[in-house]
Amino acid sequence: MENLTKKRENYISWDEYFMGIAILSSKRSKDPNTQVGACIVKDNKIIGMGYNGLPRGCSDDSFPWDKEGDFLNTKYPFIVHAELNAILNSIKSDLKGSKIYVGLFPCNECAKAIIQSGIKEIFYLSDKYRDSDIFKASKLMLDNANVTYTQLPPMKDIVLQIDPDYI
Ligand SMILES: O=c1ccn([C@H]2C[C@H](O)[C@@H](COP(=O)(O)O)O2)c(=O)[nH]1
Ligand SMILES: [Zn+2]
Repeated sequence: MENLTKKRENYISWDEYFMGIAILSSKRSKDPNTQVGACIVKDNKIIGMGYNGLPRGCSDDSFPWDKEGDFLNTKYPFIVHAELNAILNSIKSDLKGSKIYVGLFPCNECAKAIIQSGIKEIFYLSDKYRDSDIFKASKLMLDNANVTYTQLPPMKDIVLQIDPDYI
């Protein structure tokens, strides 16, 4: 028994794995200010992923990316949020009892979609808009619908580096 090779010990946890995938998905976002990725999981299997971006078929170069100005000259009316994209892209129609990993705490519209789709647990990293009414409304609905939300610790030490020897 003593001479047997032992398993690796510094492997990442399930939470780190799924949040890592959510963050990797966010790297596809064209939003210059906030990139959000989401990953839906059931029985430790990924069943949906998404990031914030324009609806399919809308050109990334034909719509504004501004934060301020006339509403129609900003990105806000046009972007599909990461969580909604993950729900809409899901390979399963039944998301009941699933979990969602998302880089940013969900807004009120995403909270509605999460509740309606049957997702029961949210894991998030950033809560940078916690003082805004939109995100307060989100928490009110999630609490009332018994959807739990847990902030995961920052994962600064997960770096995706491909070892040249790997190839
Ligand atoms: O629940 C959410 C909330 C926001 N997003 C996206 C929408 C926008 O692309 C950015 C936020 O942009 P700011 O410049 O930080 O206002 O995040 C999302 O995907 N999900
Ligand atoms: Zn949202």
